[in-house]
Amino acid sequence: MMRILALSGEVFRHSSLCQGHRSFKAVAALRSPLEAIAPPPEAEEGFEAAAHSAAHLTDLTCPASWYPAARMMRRRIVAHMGPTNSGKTHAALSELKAAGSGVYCGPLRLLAWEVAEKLNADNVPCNLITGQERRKVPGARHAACTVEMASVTRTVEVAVVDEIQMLADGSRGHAFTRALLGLPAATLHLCGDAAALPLLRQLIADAGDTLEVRTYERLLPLVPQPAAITSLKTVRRGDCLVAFSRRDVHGIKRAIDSHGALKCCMVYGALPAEARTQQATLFNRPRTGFNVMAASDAVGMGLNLNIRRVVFTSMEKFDGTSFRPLTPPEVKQIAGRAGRYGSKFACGQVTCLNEEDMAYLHTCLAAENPVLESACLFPRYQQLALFAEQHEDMNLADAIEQFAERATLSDHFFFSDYEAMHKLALMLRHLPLPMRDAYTFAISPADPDDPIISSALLSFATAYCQRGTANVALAQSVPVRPARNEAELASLEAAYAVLDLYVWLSHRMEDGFPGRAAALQQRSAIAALVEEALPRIIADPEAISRRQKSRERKVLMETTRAMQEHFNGASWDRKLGLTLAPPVYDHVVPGAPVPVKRKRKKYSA
Ligand SMILES: Nc1ncnc2c1ncn2[C@@H]1O[C@H](COP(=O)(O)OP(=O)(O)OP(=O)(O)O)[C@@H](O)[C@H]1O
Repeated sequence: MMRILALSGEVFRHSSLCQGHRSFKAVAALRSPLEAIAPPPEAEEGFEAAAHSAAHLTDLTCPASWYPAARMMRRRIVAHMGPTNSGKTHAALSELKAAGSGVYCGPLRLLAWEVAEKLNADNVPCNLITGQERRKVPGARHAACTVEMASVTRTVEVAVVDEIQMLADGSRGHAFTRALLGLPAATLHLCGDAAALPLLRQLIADAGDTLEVRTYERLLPLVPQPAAITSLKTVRRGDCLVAFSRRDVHGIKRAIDSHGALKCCMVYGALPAEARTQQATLFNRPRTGFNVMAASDAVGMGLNLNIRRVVFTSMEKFDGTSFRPLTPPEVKQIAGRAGRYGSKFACGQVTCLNEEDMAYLHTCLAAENPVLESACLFPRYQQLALFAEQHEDMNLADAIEQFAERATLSDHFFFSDYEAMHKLALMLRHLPLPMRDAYTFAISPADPDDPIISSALLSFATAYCQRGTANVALAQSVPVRPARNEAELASLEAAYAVLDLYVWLSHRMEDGFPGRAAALQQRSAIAALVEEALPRIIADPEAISRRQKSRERKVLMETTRAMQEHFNGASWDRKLGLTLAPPVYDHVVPGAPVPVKRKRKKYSA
C-alpha cells in the first residue's frame, strides 16, 4: 500500500532546517521508560497519509513541519535561562496564571501535581494530565501535564516547558523537542539551563518564531564546602545525602536512624509518587521529627526540598553497564537543590562524604556546562506504521530498527535511543497484535530489564491478545500488611509499579483494560502501606520507645490528613481503600524470577 505523508518534510524542504542531512546509525543504551515516545491520541489528528517512497518516510529532516497548529501561529518564545533555584519556573508560572488559558509541561509527574495544586489553590482551575492521571476540574482552561502528554492541537495563550535542556536527553528528549516545536501557544515559556540557548536559538529561528531571552542568577548562594564530612556521624539537620541506588539510599537511612540523634526520610525513583511526596513533606515541615533526607539522584529534579546541605556519598553512578563519573551538569543540578529560596537557610552548601571526592566536586561546580548541540527526535507512530506497511510481515521491533538505520536528520537533531522500546517490542513479537496495540505496549512505562514489570506487561498483552481484555486480577498478588523489612518494601514497590502500568494501559486501551477503578483502589492501598512502612522500616525496633512510636504515628496521620486536604483527589482516598480489607495475595506476579542478590555496601554511623 502506497500512501503519502501530507505533513511530510515537503513544506520545509527548502528551508535552512532541511540542510545538512546525516544518517543515524549508532544507538546508545536506554534505561528510562519510553512513554515519551507516545504522542497523546489527539496529537495525531490531521496526520493524513498517502503514497510516498520509503526514503521520504524516513526523512526526519524537517520536524517543525509535523505541527501545523504551531506553524500557523507566529509564536513569541521566552527563554528563562539560569541555574537551579533561580526562580525561572516561578516567573514563568506567574505568566501562566495570569493568562486566559494555558498549559504547564514538566518532566515529572510530581512537578505536574505540584503546579496543578498551586494553580488550583490560587483560584486558577487547572486540570491534571499525566500518563496515569486525568483529573478534570470544572471550568478549567489551564492544565498541568507531563511533557509527553502535551497537546499539539489545542491552542492556548501561554505554555510553559520546564527543564527544556532535557531536549538533548537521549531517551526522553524527543518529547521536549516535540513540545518546543509543536505547542500551539501564543507565548511559549521555556525554563532551563543556559547551555541549551544556542540550540534553542537555532530551532526557534528555523521554526519561524521569535525569541526573547531572560537570564537568572541563583536566589540564594550555593557554597561549596572545603572539606568532606568523612562520617555519617557528622550529618546535620537539613542535610540531603545523595546516593545512586535504592540499596545505598536504604543503607544510609539505616546508618543514620541507628545512630539515634536524627531521623531520615528517603526519596528514590521506585517509591510510589504518593510516598515520595509524603517523605518530602515530612522533611520540609518543622517538628515532624524527620530532619535528614537520603535520596537518589531523582532528587535533582522535581520536589522542592528545604535542604541546607547536599552531601554526595559518591561521585559516580552505574549507568546500566558500568560505573561512570557524574557529569558536571548532573553534579550542578543535584547540588543546586541546596538553599531553596524561602526556606529558613541563608545559603545552600555542598560537600561529599569522602575526602577523595572533593577535588572532583569542586571541578564540576566550577565547570561551564557544555553547550547542547542537538535535540532528540523520534518519528511519529504513523511514520513507523507506514514504513512497516511497505515491508511484508514486518513487525514493530524490526520496523523500529530499520527505520532508525535509514533515518535522515538535520545536523541539529539526533535519533532517540530506543533500546527499551525495542526490547519490549521483541518480547511481544510472537503475539498477533495489531501494530498500533504493539506500539502502545512497547512505549508503556515498563522497564524491560525489570523482570517483574516486564513479565506483568507480557501477561497483560497475552490476555488482551487472547481474550480482548486484561483483568486487573492479573496485576494482583499484593501483600496486605505494611512491609517489615527492605525486601517486603521492594515487593510493595513492584506491586505498585505493576498496578501503575495497568492504569497507564487503561487510559490508552479502555475496552481492553476495564479494571481501572479497582487498579486505582489497590494502587492507593499499596501506596498507603509503603508510606506507613517507610518511617520505621530500617530503624531498630528495640531502639524506638513506645512514646516515640506513638508520636511518629500522630505526625504521620497529621501529615497524611494535610496532604489529603491539599490534593483532595482520588489517589488520596487510599486509607479508606485499606479499611475495605483488600484481598490477600502471596507474591507480586506468579512465576516472576527472583531478583539476584548483590553484595551490599556497608554504611555505618
Ligand atoms: N519571586 C519569588 N517569590 C517567592 N518565591 C519564589 C520567587 N522566586 C522563586 N521562588 C521560590 O523559590 C524556589 C525556587 O524557584 P523556582 O522553582 O522557580 O526555581 P528554578 O530556577 O525554576 O529552579 P529549578 O530549575 O530547580 O526548578 C521555589 O520554591 C519558588 O516558589
